[in-house]
Amino acid sequence: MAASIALLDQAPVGNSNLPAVKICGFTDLANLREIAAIDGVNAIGLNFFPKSKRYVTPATAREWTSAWDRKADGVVTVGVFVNAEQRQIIELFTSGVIDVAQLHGTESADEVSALTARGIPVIKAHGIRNAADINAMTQHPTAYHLVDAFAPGEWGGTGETVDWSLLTNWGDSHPSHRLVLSGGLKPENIAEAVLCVHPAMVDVASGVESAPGVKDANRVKTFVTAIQKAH
Ligand SMILES: O=C(O)c1ccccc1N[C@@H]1O[C@H](COP(=O)(O)O)[C@@H](O)[C@H]1O
Repeated sequence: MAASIALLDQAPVGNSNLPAVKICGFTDLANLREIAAIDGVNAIGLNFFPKSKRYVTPATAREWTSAWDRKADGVVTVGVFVNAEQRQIIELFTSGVIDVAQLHGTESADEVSALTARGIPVIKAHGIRNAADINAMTQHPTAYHLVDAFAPGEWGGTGETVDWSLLTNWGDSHPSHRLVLSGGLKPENIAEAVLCVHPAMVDVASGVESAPGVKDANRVKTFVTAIQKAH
């Protein structure tokens, strides 16, 4: 089974294409459903890192999956992990709780390969400091790379931005890879970020929240509209 992400494969890189939108980190099912139903939201992130302010237990995520028809909303679910045990990721994928694994820790190339060999699509996240970090991304055996700000002692969800100018035209020079832009994105800066980087997907956690793990529907709508207007 190919470990591909149709949503991103169908979002060709290029200046005239809208990126897909992922909203990440929910602590309440009603809030998740409200956001998943917004036009222009393509992916929902469930955070399985126990130290995150946006943590959801696998048991709760399983209950949500039974109560919510993500296909009806036309979204995919992405599990966010930091150095998690492979068996946890595999179990959440095979039981249909997640469609994609997003790895935010120090997971090795071998660990990425072990998941993709089982048909699990993997987005590997990278904390970016400089051009060398960007050049190293494609050493990981997946076509999907997420850039986040490098924050010592943190793994993500910090609200810090990446230096977008380091990523200009990255997609054009890596046609068989897909870039997911994250880190400090919000309605106020998303248009500039998208016009600079032209990512296949943008991913936001803190920038559309009223409190950690609680997404503000108005901020999400403004975020989506800003992307559409930027094109
Ligand atoms: O959101 C978190 O708490 C988190 C914790 C550990 C790893 C990743 C996490 N979230 C991811 O972080 C980035 C950026 O978030 P933000 O928009 O800057 O708040 C994003 O990819 C989230 O999926």
